[in-house]
Amino acid sequence: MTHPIDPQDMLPPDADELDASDEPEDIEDPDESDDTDEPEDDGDETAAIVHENPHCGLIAIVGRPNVGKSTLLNTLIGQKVSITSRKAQTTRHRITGICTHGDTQFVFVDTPGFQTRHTNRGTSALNRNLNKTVQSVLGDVDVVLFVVEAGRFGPDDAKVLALLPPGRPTLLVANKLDMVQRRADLMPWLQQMQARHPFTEFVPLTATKEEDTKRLLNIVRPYLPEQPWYYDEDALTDRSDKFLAAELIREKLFRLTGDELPYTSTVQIDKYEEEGRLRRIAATIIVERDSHKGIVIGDGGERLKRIGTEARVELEKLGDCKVFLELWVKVRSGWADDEKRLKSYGYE
Ligand SMILES: Nc1nc2c(ncn2[C@@H]2O[C@H](COP(=O)(O)OP(=O)(O)OP(=O)(O)O)[C@@H](O)[C@H]2O)c(=O)[nH]1
Repeated sequence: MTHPIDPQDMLPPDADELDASDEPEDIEDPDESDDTDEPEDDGDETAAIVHENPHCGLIAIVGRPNVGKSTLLNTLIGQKVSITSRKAQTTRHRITGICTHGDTQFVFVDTPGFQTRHTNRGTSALNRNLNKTVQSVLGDVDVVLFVVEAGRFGPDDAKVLALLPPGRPTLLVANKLDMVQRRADLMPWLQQMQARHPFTEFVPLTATKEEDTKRLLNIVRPYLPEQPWYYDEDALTDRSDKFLAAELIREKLFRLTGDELPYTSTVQIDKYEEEGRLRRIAATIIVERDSHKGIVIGDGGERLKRIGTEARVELEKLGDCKVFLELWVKVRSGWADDEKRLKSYGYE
């Protein structure tokens, strides 16, 4: 499947041309390919459900913190399954997002940002754990999406690139294309990127644009093996509702505390009960220091209240249900260095 990239062919149109010319091709359904005599749309929906040669495969999304991996996954899946934040290092779990189009099921594995910051904590259990996760995720995928910011490549990107297994199809996804004004600026950068690694494809895109992510699926599709789907057609993630609830609260926590709170803070779900269309959820925000607890609670409990309200509203929207959310804050100093505790919080 490897073929050389011609930079001339691969460069995107200039920013001002993008809206008009960046129309995605529809995901093709092989059951409707040209070599059949089937009419293009016979209105028979059941015909699309039976796939003689289903394709399914694992796709890893890797890249340094903050390049937009979670944003990309969320747009691909069309629902929030991975938290996004301006704060680096917010993705810590291995999250699987699933989407099925035509005869193909795309199973996305969102890996944590490779730990290149916080070097004073470089030997902590948390960091060791994250790097192991990256390596193990890459060991069993069919395609790797190496995400960078278009036009940029720094030492943090280089460290992630060095982890990529040789011989595995790797697509260079140049994200945040909306920030690039002139395509000519990308040309020398792309040539340098090709010299760094034998990328099989170059996909410039804006992760927040659905049409761009559909185009990405079309490019990924030929790399996935012919095999039965792993999940149901309508599955979005293999993560539990409980896990998604923790992720959502964590997202609100980081969004509403800005740079004040260290990335080691986390959320644990203590209770998750379903009563018809009602969910009773109790969660604890775990921080490392008393001062961090004060940051989370805010003046007169104002900030904690807001985290709770925003998380509740989004949980209700996500689950189409009513939610009672209780939020607590606890200090457990040094938890990021304690391997056993990490396991109890699910960082395996
Ligand atoms: N302008 C622009 N911003 C983007 C794009 N994609 C992501 N972002 C922003 O970049 C920031 C980081 O995005 P994330 O999706 O959280 O990045 P990540 O790579 O998952 O980060 P970690 O969890 O730290 O590994 C957020 O503020 C996003 O809104 C894009 O295509 N264009």
